[in-house]
Amino acid sequence: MLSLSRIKKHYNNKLVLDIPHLEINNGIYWIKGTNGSGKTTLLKIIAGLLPFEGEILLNNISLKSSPVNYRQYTSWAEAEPSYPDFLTGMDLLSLYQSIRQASKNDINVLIETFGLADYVNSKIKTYSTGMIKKLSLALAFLGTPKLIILDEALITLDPDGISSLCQLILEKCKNGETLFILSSHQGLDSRLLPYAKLLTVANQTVSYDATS
Ligand SMILES: Nc1ncnc2c1ncn2[C@@H]1O[C@H](COP(=O)(O)OP(=O)(O)OP(=O)(O)O)[C@@H](O)[C@H]1O
Repeated sequence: MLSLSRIKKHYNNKLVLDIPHLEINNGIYWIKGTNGSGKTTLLKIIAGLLPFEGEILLNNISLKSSPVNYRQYTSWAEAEPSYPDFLTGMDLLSLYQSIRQASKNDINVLIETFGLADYVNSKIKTYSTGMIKKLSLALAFLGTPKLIILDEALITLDPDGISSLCQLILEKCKNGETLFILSSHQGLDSRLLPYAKLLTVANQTVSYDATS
């Protein structure tokens, strides 16, 4: 469960988010809102990447007082990821494997799932945009994250990539141990839609439509 209390975020004295209280259980959430409404700011705050006022708890672990523990269980995949281009995909997967205490087999499964085998040992400078996106998704799923945040999850993915991602999200959701927050201006894939609940960002706050 993710719990947000008394969240405020200012940029240069301008209030962009003011969320008195929000609690969401594990499952799939689709975050929607107009351009500039604050979606990315909120996702980055929840991922522990931006300072904020208030308190955030993931399964009772506080982002403020136990940031390392909180981040151990939180994955963030950027809309347009970029990595040092002199590294290989495998360098990053191995690094995440040790931080996340994952197994070599976990890496192999994700390489297979996202079809990374042909290029995972090449330098990232040789990757296309979609290849980098697939690597970023594999990194987000590595280990046992309890919260997976995917900003513009589907952009630049080919149909096979989208299919693999949807399958993985649905599998993880079946065991009820993961909370997904996805943003997508292009709409959500029809395979995820029946399971997704809506989080709407508007007027500096977030509302959860329990009936969606
Ligand atoms: N680094 C920053 N400095 C100052 N203002 C910012 C900064 N980042 C975002 N903002 C402002 O905060 C507000 C929310 O921006 P944010 O990027 O979170 O919106 P968004 O809903 O993700 O937008 P989009 O759908 O266009 O990606 C906007 O008014 C934006 O101008």
